[in-house]
Amino acid sequence: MALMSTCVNSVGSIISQQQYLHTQRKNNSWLSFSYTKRKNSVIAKSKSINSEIDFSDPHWKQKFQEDFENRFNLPHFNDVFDDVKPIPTTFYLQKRSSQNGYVNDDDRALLKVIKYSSPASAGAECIDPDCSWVEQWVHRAGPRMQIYFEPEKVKAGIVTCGGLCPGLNDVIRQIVLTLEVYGVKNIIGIQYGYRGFFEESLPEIPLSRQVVQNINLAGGSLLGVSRGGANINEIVDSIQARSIDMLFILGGDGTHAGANAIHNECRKRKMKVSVVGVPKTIDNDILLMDKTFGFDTAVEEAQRAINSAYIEARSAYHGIGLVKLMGRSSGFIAMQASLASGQIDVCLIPEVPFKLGGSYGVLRHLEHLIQTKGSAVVCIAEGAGQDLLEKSNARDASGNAKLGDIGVHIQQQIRKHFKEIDVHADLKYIDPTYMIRACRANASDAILCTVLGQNAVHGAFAGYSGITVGICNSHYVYLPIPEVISSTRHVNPDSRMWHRCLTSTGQPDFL
Ligand SMILES: Nc1ncnc2c1ncn2[C@@H]1O[C@H](COP(=O)(O)OP(=O)(O)O)[C@@H](O)[C@H]1O
Ligand SMILES: O=P(O)(O)OC[C@H]1O[C@](O)(COP(=O)(O)O)[C@@H](O)[C@@H]1O
Ligand SMILES: [Mg+2]
Repeated sequence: MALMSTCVNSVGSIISQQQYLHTQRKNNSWLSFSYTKRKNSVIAKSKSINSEIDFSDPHWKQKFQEDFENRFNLPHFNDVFDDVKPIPTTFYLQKRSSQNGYVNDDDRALLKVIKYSSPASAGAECIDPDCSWVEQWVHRAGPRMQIYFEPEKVKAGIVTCGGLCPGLNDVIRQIVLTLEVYGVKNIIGIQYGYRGFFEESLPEIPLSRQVVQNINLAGGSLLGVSRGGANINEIVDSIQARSIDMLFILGGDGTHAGANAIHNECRKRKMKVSVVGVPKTIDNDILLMDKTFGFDTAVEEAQRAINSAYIEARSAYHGIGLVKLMGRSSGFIAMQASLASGQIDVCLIPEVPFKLGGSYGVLRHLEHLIQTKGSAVVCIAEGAGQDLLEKSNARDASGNAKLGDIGVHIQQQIRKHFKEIDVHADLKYIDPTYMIRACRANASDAILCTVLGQNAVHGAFAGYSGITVGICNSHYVYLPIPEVISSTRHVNPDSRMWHRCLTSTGQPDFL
């Protein structure tokens, strides 16, 4: 179905689609919907409302506005404080005299537009059987001409939470450098994640350009990381006692849930604190983002392990290489590393169930590979095949499920199987787990970290709080935290990327 040439607006008049979209964009509304043309009128259908929308119906309009209009709105000081007045920015661009280079609060980046050729290709994207088009708009990140803090009075804090991730130091460094360019002099680091807020043995670390100058040359986090210990009231008490005005929180989904709770508590206490998250996770399991920083580096490092497994397998008589990679509930690292290396015969991820035994199981396929190719390489994500292991309710300090070791299990099963069928197999098991995240960021991640770190500071100065920064559809954007943590991002087994991976490995369906 072709795109509509006309639309019916809320008062029922026919307008051109261009006019219509222009108005909606200006009003920051209509963020995600599909059009369909029926009986000479245009009807929009919203995925989350799950009902048809007639633009001339005021009741519907209100519902739609509630659901969509505010969806990607960013919490701002102006929403709650009457006495906040912006001042001209102290962040100067090369072209001082023009507005060029600064971002307006009304600027939006296109998160996604897909024009589907048929309802079938739209799949889960649209609920409308005639759906052809989905679009979403989000706030552009970057420096504003007006700022909401006087830099010389600002105290800024940085904290890194969760597990390690390549690039943490790059982000810390960029936050500090950018704050200093604005004119901020009081910058501190909170040690070892959220627990640094209330453990007396962990003093805050003063940060400056001099302190952070070379920290990007090493992996890890200058400030240290930790799991658990997120008592929101105690953290906000500590923020208040330390007189922190801006808090930059680097971490994954758990950390962002904490950041959002801190933001809400600050709002409740009428504290003018800007809380800005920077999503960190090698698992790449944060919604909406093209990727999170550290993921590329982790994939690159994972490839080294795969390459070693491949060489071992190829050099041995009936060699089998087995590599276990991180990925608690999302198989992005395993999928991308398999795609990148081109050396994987079997890629197993948490999102796609599989059987080990039986005619269609992994073990039978390995037998076939040994017979036909002489060797095989398997890449498995740590969260894959958990249903094959003994059930456990164990949790880590943050409440994340502690997984059974599928790598060791599959290693034992392969050995057992080849012994049982009396075929020689030389299995080499590589578990590079912590090696892929303790390293320094590669070039592409270092650039991503630079932009994200700088944008985090611009977002705080712009008066936003409860937001996070990201790269979406190749644009740098700000998103409200609840939108990115509403669920975990997973590999879609029906996606083109997973199918590409299957094409590359040549593996069958193991069920
Ligand atoms: N739902 C939540 N609300 C508040 N804090 C949370 C929540 N989930 C996790 N946290 C805290 O966030 C920090 C990091 O969480 P964790 O799950 O370990 O890592 P990540 O942020 O990488 O997902 C921990 O200190 C943890 O206690
Ligand atoms: O041993 P740790 O520190 O708990 O980390 C293990 C976990 O860290 C990760 O690499 C990333 O998890 P986070 O994003 O929660 O830091 C997971 O894939 C893995 O399960
Ligand atoms: Mg997490």
